[in-house]
Amino acid sequence: MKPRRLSKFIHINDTIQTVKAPTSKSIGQRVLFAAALANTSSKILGINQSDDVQNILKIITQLGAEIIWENEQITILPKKGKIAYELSVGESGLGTRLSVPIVSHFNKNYTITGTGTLLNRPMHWFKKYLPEMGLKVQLNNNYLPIQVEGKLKGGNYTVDGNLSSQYISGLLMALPLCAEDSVLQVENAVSTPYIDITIAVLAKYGISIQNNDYLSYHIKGKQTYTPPLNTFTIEGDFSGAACWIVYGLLSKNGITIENLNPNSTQADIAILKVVHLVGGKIKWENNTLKIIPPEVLKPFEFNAENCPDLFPVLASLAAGIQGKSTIFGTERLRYKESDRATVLIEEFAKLGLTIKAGDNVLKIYGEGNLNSGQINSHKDHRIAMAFAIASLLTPHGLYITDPECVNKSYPNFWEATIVNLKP
Ligand SMILES: O=C(O)C1=C[C@@H](OP(=O)(O)O)[C@@H](O)[C@H](O)C1
Ligand SMILES: C=C(OP(=O)(O)O)C(=O)O
Repeated sequence: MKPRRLSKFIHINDTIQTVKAPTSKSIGQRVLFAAALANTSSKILGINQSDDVQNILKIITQLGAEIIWENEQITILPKKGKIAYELSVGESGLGTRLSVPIVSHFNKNYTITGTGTLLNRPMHWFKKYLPEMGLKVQLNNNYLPIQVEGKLKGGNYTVDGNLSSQYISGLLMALPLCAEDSVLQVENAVSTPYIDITIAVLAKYGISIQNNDYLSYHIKGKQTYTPPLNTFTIEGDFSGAACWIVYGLLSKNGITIENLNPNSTQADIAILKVVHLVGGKIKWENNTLKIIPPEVLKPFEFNAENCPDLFPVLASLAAGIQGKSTIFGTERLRYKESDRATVLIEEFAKLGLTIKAGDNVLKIYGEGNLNSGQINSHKDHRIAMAFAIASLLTPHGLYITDPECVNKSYPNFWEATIVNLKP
């Protein structure tokens, strides 16, 4: 078995005992923008080295913020330096959807571009809705780069929330800065826990949003971002930790995961429901989570519509369980870093696993183990990490292409695994 292109060989075994979850990139990106828009300086603990977070850090400095590092903590002084008009969000969907409405607050002509997989993700939503909000928008055939000119106006708007919650989060961050009050009606909202974390970060910065059951939001204009008096500490990331939670269920010995908040409102804490569905147990000790696997894992049915990032690693879990597991919410996966449902079907087929696609659903016919083989990650971090965990189920491990794609969310991921360098 020889790799065809730059690949990493991975064969996780069941000796990993304890890992530490990275901090949340979703919260990190939001708080960086909040700090850049604030009236005074902010202290933040837990900015991680992921590409998505580092690109926002770079953007806010390009928008004028000054960053002072003191060991693990940063101080952000808003609007100190120069303002640049061409910004790159790297591969971050959230970075795009937050930065477009936010920069419009500066009433200049901005170009926002990205790299890699982000250039395949459609952005026509901006063209549909931003013009009525006072902005001139130009896209490259519905894709990045986007040019945005003018100043966002508050008002009464109705938008579609079905493509991504990130557009709604962007407007919720930008509309409070407008002169006018706003009512934002959202049809078909998805990934709603991500809207909750936006509103929670805004609340910490003194911005108030009235959420009427995700159907509409009342937003007063002329609000001011006021940093919390204490350091804002970014909690551990359930999206990255989900890989280890699945590992703990599939390995004989379970696992201990540090740096997670048992009361988190992150979307991907929903994975703990799956732990129960398959017969596993959890034990919390402060911010440390222990996963205790059952003797025999039970097939599960789960709706991942509100927590789409769990999908790839839940497919790995289903592969390790004998019987049919069903995961709903594939529609949400098409425009992520890869077309995740299609990629999961194709790549797991290489390892002998049958997955059937239905209407917004994948049915996974797990056998408890997988063949070894070569996997194309499609440069998608969640696919690469899900297959790394799935390598536990193979006799001789897996080759995974473009392993560095994990840097998007979890740069230390490979270090946390046991990597056999020689097959
Ligand atoms: O707001 C966020 O931080 C995110 C929202 C989700 O996207 P969608 O709203 O497009 O599902 C999620 O998939 C993404 O990784 C992060
Ligand atoms: C989809 C993701 O992120 P984003 O949309 O922000 O690029 C992800 O992290 O899985």
